[in-house]
Amino acid sequence: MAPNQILTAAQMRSAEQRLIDGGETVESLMERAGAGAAEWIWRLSGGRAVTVLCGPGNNGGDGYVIARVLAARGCDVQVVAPIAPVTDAATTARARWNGTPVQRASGEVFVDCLFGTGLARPLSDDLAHSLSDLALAHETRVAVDLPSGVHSDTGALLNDHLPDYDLTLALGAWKCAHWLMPVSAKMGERRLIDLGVGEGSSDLALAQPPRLRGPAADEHKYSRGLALVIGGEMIGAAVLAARAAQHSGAGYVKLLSEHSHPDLPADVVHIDGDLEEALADERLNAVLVGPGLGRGDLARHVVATVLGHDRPTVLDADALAILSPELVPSDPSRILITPHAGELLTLCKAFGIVREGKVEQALALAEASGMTVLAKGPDNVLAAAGKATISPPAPQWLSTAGTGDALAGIATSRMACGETPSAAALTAVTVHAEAARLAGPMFSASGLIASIPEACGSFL
Ligand SMILES: NC(=O)C1=CN([C@@H]2O[C@H](COP(=O)(O)OP(=O)(O)OC[C@H]3O[C@@H](n4cnc5c(N)ncnc54)[C@H](O)[C@@H]3O)[C@@H](O)[C@H]2O)[C@@H](O)CC1
Ligand SMILES: Nc1ncnc2c1ncn2[C@@H]1O[C@H](COP(=O)(O)OP(=O)(O)O)[C@@H](O)[C@H]1O
Ligand SMILES: [K+]
Repeated sequence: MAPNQILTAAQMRSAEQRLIDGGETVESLMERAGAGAAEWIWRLSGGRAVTVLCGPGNNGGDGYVIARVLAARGCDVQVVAPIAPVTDAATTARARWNGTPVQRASGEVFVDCLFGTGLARPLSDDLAHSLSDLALAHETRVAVDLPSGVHSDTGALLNDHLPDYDLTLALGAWKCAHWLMPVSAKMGERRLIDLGVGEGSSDLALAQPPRLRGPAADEHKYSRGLALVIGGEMIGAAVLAARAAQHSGAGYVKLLSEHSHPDLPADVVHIDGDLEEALADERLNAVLVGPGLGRGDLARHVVATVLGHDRPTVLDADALAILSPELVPSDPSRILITPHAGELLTLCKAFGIVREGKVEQALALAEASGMTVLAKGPDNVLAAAGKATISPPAPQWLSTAGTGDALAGIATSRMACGETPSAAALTAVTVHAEAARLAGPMFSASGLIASIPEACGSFL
């Protein structure tokens, strides 16, 4: 199994076909999927009654296998089947279940096997009502493969008022919807059931935690990495970024700004000099520009000047409102851009990109600009050179002002330490999420930054 790959519905069908070409049958795969799901549901149910909602396709077929396996273990199981099976495998699974569906059921554990990756259009009103009524009538809800009513490739909700689940059991491989908003917020816990699907031709993967290394015995402040954060009209944002950078591995962080700030710690070196001169420092390993920069002529000049030098660079916030195809340097591969959803839309317009879905947009922007794109938010999509990575969800307490500045500071620090833009972005997202967990609820950006050293410690 390749547990990190994320497949589209079409890639999943090809993977299934490869297994069938290798001697499996749809029925044998369905048995494995149903038995694997039943094992989880058995443990979760703890002897409670189970209701399985079965649809017409193979997701429904999985449901009949689950019902049969649970019943054989002595579980009290009922099946609701608003549409009869239409595939051979689902018809066989229903016959082997050998029971009679009921019209309605209420009880303890609800298992959604209405639709999986084959859902082609929104649920009809009748089916949507059956689904939400049954879900509401049960204490615990499990989705098999995917919650019904969602788009497997984009994570979009195709119907209003779809239920939330406690557990989602992905079959064979992760699908995009397991990790993309808004669907990912409905999944509850996620578990992957192995069906023997090998490595496919997927360009999409689930991010893995980074491994950080501490300084070598002979390291000094410059060899650990010198980062430059460029301030602008709102100096507070750059101060947050510089403080975050300082706690993320770089040996030396400088803040270039004509303004001072009362919260600037003594260990961030404040310089009030010439930008060209600061950029000309040969020891400089990475630059951040954008947080609090402003969007006027001076800001444009600053962004153009930074991009005119060949330093590894992070562009965030206001710099993203300024960025356009004309400003892209000849070697854009050293640049990381970190747009939130609004900035991603602005950039797509600026670069003439017309695509649906965050993954597609991030990939297209990376291709058009040649830069590494971290499309951040409740789901984080990293795209570079035709490949994309989605990070597991971070605490929603991050939805507070200044946390993006901190993220940009962490990424800049990691690039100053020598990581590539992609590696730095993945490290930054993971450390940021861990710092948020450690900071607990209701933190501000400063509280988040205070937790960064301990968060980094988790990955050393
Ligand atoms: N890919 C694999 O390797 C395996 C897949 N299995 C299961 O098979 C599922 C995919 O099966 P299917 O392709 O049959 O897809 P589904 O079970 O998701 O349903 C597709 C069927 O529903 C119909 N349909 C689509 N949208 C509809 C709507 N809005 N209203 C009414 N009918 C609609 C389609 O015409 C088709 O007949 C997976 O999610 C998984 O649960 C497992 O059984 C075994 C292994
Ligand atoms: N609901 C959420 N769940 C998890 N992370 C979130 C959520 N909302 C925002 N974030 C994260 O918080 C940060 C916010 O960045 P941004 O919008 O640029 O804020 P700011 O510009 O105020 O610093 C990003 O890293 C984003 O991924
Ligand atoms: K389902």
